[in-house]
Amino acid sequence: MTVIKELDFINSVKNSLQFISYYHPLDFIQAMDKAYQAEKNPAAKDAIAQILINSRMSAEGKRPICQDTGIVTVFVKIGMKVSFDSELTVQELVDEGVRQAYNEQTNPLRASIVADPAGARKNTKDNTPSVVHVEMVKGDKVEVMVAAKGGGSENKSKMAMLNPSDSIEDWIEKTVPTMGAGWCPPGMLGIGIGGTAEKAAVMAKESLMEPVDIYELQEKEKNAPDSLSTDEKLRLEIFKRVNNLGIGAQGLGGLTTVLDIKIKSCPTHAASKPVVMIPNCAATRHAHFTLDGTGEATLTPPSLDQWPEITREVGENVKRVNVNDLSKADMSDWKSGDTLLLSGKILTGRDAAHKRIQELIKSGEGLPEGVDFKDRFIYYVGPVDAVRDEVVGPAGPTTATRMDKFTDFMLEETGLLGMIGKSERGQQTVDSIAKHQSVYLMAVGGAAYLVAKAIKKSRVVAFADLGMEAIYEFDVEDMPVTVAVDSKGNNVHQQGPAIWKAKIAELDSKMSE
Ligand SMILES: O=C(O)C[C@H](O)C(=O)O
Repeated sequence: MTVIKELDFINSVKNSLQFISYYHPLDFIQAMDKAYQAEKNPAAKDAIAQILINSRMSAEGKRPICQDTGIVTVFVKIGMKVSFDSELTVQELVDEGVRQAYNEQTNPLRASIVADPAGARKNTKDNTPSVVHVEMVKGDKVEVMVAAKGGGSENKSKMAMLNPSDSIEDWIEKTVPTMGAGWCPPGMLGIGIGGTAEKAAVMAKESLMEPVDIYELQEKEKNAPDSLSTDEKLRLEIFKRVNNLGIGAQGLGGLTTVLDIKIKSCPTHAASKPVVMIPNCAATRHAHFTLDGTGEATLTPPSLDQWPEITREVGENVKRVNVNDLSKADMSDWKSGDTLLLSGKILTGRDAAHKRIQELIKSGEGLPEGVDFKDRFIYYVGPVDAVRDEVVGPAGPTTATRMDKFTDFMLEETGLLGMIGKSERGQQTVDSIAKHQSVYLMAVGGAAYLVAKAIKKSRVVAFADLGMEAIYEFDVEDMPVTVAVDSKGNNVHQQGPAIWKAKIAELDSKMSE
C-alpha cells in the first residue's frame, strides 16, 4: 500500500501553481512561435510577439504570465492501493496548496475567487476554493494535473445538446465567431463529446491538459490516413475550419486562431450528442506530476534557450500620446488599427468598480474624493500585487466586452475620454463611442508582465475593499496600445477577421488550383 504524506501532496500542488504561473508549457511556446513565424497580418504578428516576449520575461523574472492567475482546477487520479496519511479531504489538501501558492511571499498570485457568486461576490483572499475532480483508478500511485484557468477564456465556454445526426464541426464553426476575442486567441479548444451534459464539460476541460500535437497528427494524416480515429479526423477538420475563420491573434484578423484542437469523448445515450467546447487562452498553464509515496513532486524548470528570441520594433507610424493633455479633437484623426504609445496618468476600473460607480452616481451620492474621470482614460485591469522593486505586478487588460453595459453611462455621465481593454465591443457600445467621439484602445491580453513594465507609478485611489478590482491611478510611459474602435466607429475587431477570412479563402483556392 502506497502512503501519501499530507505535506508531500500540499507542497506539490503549491510548487506546481508557482511553476505554472511563470513557465508556459514548452510545447505551447513552440506552437505559438510557429504561429508567429507564419503570421502575415502585422497587427496579429505583433500581438503574438508581445505574448512570446512576455512569456520569456515571466520565466526570467519568475512573475505571472498573466494578471489573471486563474481559478485552480485539479484532476486527481488516485490508485485504489493508495492511502493518505492525513485527516484532510482531497479538496482540503488541494486548497491548502492553493492557499500557500497564492500567498507566496516572493511571487504572490492574484486572488480572483469570489464567494456568494449570485450575491455579495466577496473575494476569498486566497484563491480558494479550487475545483477538484477525483477519480479512483487502478494502481498504487496518485496522478495529478494542476491547471490555473483564466476567467476570460472560461467565460467563452459553450455547450450544445445536439441531435444525433447534427454535425459537430458545423456547430463549432458557427459558434467560435460568437465567442469573440475575450478568450485571448491564439489558444486551444478543448472539446468534450458524449456522456451527459456535465460529463462532456469535464472531458472538455481535461482534454486541455494534453500537449499540443496537431502537427504530428497532420503528419499522420499524410502518411497513414486510414489509421486516423473518428476523433482525430474531427480534430483536423475543426482545426482547419476554425483557422479559416480568420479571427486571428486577439481577434485582430490573421492566420492562426487556434494552436490545437483537443477532443475527449465517451459513449452517450442514443437520443443525445452532448458537446462542450472550452477555450484555453494564450496564458495556458498546467503541470502534471505523479506521487508514489517517496516524496513531493520534482518540477524541472525549462531551459530558456528553447524560448524564441523575438524583438519588437517601434514602427514608423507609431504615435506617442500624452494622455494628460488630450482632447476629443486630438483623437479625431486616430484610425482603427493605429499603434499608440501612451504616457501620463490613467485610472483603472473593472467589473465591480463599474457597478459601484453607477450606483453612486445614480443614487446622487457621487464618486469618492479623488475619482474624476473627466478627460481621462480608464484601463480595465485587475493587477497582481507588487513585490521587490515593482511598482505593480503583472497588469494586462481584462475583457472590455463585460464593461459594455456601463460604457454609454460612463461616457455620458463622467466625461470619460476613452477606454483601454482587450477584445471586441458590442455594436451598441461602438455606436456610443462614435456618438461621444470617444475611442477604445486595446492592449494585448496575456502580455501582462510586459504591459506592467510601462507603469511607472501606481496608487489606489478608491474602493480599496475591492482588492484587485479597486480603482488605481497608474502613471504610464510608452504603454503600447492599438486603436480598436476609433472616434468614427471603425472597429478593428469587425474589419480584421472579415478581411482575413476572405484572404485565407483566396489563398486556399489558389493552392487548390
Ligand atoms: O480577470 C482578468 O484579469 C482577465 C480575465 O481573465 C479576462 O480575460 O477577461
